[in-house]
Parts: sequence; C-alpha cells; structure tokens
Amino acid sequence: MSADERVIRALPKVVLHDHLDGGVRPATVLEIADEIGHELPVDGADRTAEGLATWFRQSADSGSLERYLETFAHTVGVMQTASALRRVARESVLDLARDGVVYAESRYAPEQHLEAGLTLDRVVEEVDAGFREGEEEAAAEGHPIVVRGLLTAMRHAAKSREIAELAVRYRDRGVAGFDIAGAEAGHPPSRHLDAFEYLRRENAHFTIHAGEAFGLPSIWEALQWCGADRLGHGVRIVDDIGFGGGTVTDDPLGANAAVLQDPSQLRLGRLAAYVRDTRVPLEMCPHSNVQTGAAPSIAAHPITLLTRLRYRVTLNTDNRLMSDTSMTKEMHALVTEAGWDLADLRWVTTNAMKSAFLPFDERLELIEGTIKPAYATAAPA
Ligand SMILES: O=c1[nH]cnc2c1ncn2[C@H]1C[C@H](O)[C@@H](CO)O1
Ligand SMILES: [Zn+2]
Repeated sequence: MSADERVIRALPKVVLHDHLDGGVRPATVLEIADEIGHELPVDGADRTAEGLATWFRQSADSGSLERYLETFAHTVGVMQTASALRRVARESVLDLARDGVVYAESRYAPEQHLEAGLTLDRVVEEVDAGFREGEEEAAAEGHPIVVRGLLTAMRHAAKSREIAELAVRYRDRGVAGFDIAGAEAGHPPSRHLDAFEYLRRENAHFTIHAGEAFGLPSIWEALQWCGADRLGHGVRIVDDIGFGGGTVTDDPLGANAAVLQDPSQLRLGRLAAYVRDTRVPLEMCPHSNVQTGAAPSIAAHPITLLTRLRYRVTLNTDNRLMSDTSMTKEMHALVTEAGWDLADLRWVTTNAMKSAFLPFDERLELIEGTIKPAYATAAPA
C-alpha cells in the first residue's frame, strides 16, 4: 500500500451502494460451499480463496451487466441459512469498518435467500443480527461504524410490493429503505409502480438502479414516474449533456478537460438539468461500471465530469468481491487516474452522508462530529 493509500484508508468514508451478496469474503464462500455441498466454478489448484477471488473478478469483467450478474449465483447460493446470512453480514461490516467506512447502507434481495426454507422476515432478522454483531466488534477494534440495510426487489421478478411492505415493516429495526436491481434492459422501473406508490404513501425512502446498462428513459422513469429519492449509478445521465457536436458520452476525456477551462461548453438537456437542480443523489460505482462496460475507464468515467459540474455525486463500491474493490481503492483510483484531490474526496463523502436514508439529526452528527474534523486534519491525498 502506498503512502497515499494509507492516508486514504484512514479517512472516514460513506458508502450508500454496496451489495451484501457482492461483498462476501472468498474464503467464506469456499467454507460454506464445502459445508452445504454447493458446487463452485473452480477446482483443482484454483479451489482456494485466491483462485475464487480471481474467478469472480475475471468473470465479472465481461463488459456485460447480464454476465456480471451471473456470478452472483455463487454468493447467493451460499447465503441460504440463518447462520450463513448472519456470518456474511457480520464479516461485511468488519471489512467496511477496517476500510474506514463510518456509515454504510448494505443492500440485498431477501427473495433470493429462501431456497432452504427461511421466510422473508427471518432473512431480514438474521442479516440485521449480523450487522449489529459486526458493529459491536468493529467498535471494539477502534473502527466505529453505523450500518443500515436496504431491501432490494429483483426487477425481473414480481415481488416488489411484498418486499416494499417488508422494508416498511422493518424500518425501525435496521432497514433504511428499498431498491430495485437486476438486469436493466427490458425491465423498466415503472413495472413496479405499485411498490413505489405504496412506499411514498408510507413516507419511506427508496433508490432505483437506473441509467447503468440502459440510458435516459430508465433514469426519467425512475425519477418522474416512480419518484426515486436517489439513483443507483445514473451514469448515463451524460447522454443528456451536450459537448461539441455530440454528447459527453462521445468524448468523455475531452469533456473533462473542457469543463475545467470553460464549463459553458457543456449544454445540459432538460433531464440532466432536472437531476442537478433538484440535487438527486447519484450513487456512482466506477470500477463496477468499467467492468460492465457502462464506462470506458476510470480516467474517462463520468463521475469526474459530474463532480466538476457539481451534481450530487456519491462514490460507492457496488460489489467488492466481483470488482475486487473497496472504498479506499475507489478513492485511490480517482486520485491517481482522474486527478482527484482530498477536497473531492471530502465532497463526495459529505454528499453521501447528506443523501443517506438516516434521520437528519444522525446524518448531521456524523458530518459534524466525524467527517469534517478528520478531513480538516488529513494530509493531502
Ligand atoms: O450493478 C448492478 N446492477 C444491477 N443489479 C445488480 C448490480 N449489482 C448487483 N446487482 C444485483 C445482483 C444481486 O444478487 C442483487 C441484490 O443485491 O442485486
Ligand atoms: Zn448495484
């Protein structure tokens, strides 16, 4: 780890978009698979934690969201029992806390964990118990962290209303909100309007994966039909930002350079302007987007341009296992490959804390009591 990386690791971080089933330790996948007889895609000399970690990263590196999502069969497959769910939740909190994360929203789809006979309620209770154990152990290690769950419904399935009701039922027991995820093309969020309308009537919070593998119509539906509080990814909003003879999407590096010299060279379309004007939080996940082909590289990832244009940008991991990443790695890559500095890191961290589905007073306490003082004394990244 370089000196810069050490400085970054010590900074307080906030992650709003981290999938529980996308951050399982490889050694844990291996151990539980052996216990329950789940068949893994590695064998022989590759049947080790390192071999499995490599398999996940390489298989996720295909340039397609659909193929990326196929790898989850081997994490979801080992997360079917009470003890496995509790263990994975606990370990994920410890891993985040050791990386300097002080507030995390961890999401998972309860409907995917029913194969061994658990009920939806039991799944949520076991995961929450794991989160609380993790919080206690992390605090004892000197890494205090606050963790909340987000319940995801899979967009190709028909359980969203049921999962929305589950999220409301557990809102005072560790669950902060709701999400929909899964393959985006062909599965518009407006199919789940019933769930979103129910959540709005209940004054509940939700985010929607939109504008990742599919473009502006998906973002527009998520905001204007469904009423999402935040966008998961939202990276394709740059399709609605004009630059030169086309859009930022055609020339992201040129647009990055241009915005530093003269931001008026960029023309915001109606939707891009709406997202900025109304401060819609964007849960951006650079490494995941490079893997699924939603962005060409870290240097050319729209997160830099959108930060310069002062969108409400947040930085996230998405899937630590599949992307072999962490908050420290995401931050470090932006510093070394996209010209970010400490002020940018503080900006996205504060943005994330402001956008969390946590009560206002608790958000404020973390910003004033933890985030601001630490960045004020940190050495430059
Ligand atoms: O980046 C993503 N886009 C859409 N769906 C995703 C992404 N990462 C994970 N998922 C899916 C696969 C998981 O099984 C599910 C719940 O965490 O969410
Ligand atoms: Zn995601």
